[in-house]
Amino acid sequence: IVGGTDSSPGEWPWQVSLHAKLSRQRHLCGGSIISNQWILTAAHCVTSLENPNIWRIYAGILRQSEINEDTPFFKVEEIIVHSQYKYAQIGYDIALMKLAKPMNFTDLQLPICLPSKEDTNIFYTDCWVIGWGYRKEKGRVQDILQKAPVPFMSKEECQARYRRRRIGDKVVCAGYDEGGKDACKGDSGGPLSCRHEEVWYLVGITSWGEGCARPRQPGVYTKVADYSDWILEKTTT
Ligand SMILES: COC(=O)Nc1ccc(-c2nc(CNC(=O)CCc3cc(Cl)ccc3N3C=NNN3)[nH]c2Cl)cc1
Repeated sequence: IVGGTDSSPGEWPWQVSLHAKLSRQRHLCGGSIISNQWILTAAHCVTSLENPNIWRIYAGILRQSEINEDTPFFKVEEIIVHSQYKYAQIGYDIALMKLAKPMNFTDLQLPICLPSKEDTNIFYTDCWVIGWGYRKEKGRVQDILQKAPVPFMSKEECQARYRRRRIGDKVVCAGYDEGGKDACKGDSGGPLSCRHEEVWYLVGITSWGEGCARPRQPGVYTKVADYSDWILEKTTT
């Protein structure tokens, strides 16, 4: 996160850190708890890493330094990538990870509400992007979970900013014309969380952007409300 501040313990209890253990283990992406056995993340996080056994999901943590070989993690039983996903800029950047065992909810690990498909045209006014990603384009993964407020942007405005690209239809954009606050490398897969009438909703999944926090280059997020049927279909056994 560029231009963010430290989160407090339990502030974003749905945020998880997805680690993959290849030669060695490291944070790869963010994700969101949406039920006691399903995590929602970005398709680009898991493509070419679709073997569930390499993944370790850490929930209820604020700092990456809390993670060591003794830290408990959730194993992944199944990974479901959207069948139309090719790469982030085209869209369909959404994936589900099924936990091998259902998690117990605590004050530090809780699900976030999914917007319903009727909510596709709510203009959210209190949205935050969260993650352990870089604070600048040439940076490194952060220890303490960062948060930054980002204003919701209409699709028309977003398309005007990204003239040379066609902005997909199932995405939302968020960012400042003057830049300065945004997601960055290592934040993808995480939530764009918006508070609406006292309830937090998973409005977006951090997907892509042209650089980090550049003026007039907003962040592009998978629009979760447009995938509620897909999520329901895949998570209802
Ligand atoms: C010790 O462990 C580690 O070092 N781990 C580690 C883990 C992951 C990565 C990593 N992840 C990605 C995938 N993309 C994103 O995360 C954000 C994309 C994005 C989204 C929005 Cl909305 C706005 C802007 C951007 N944007 C553009 N440019 N940069 N960011 N790229 C790389 Cl590199 C690097 C290191």
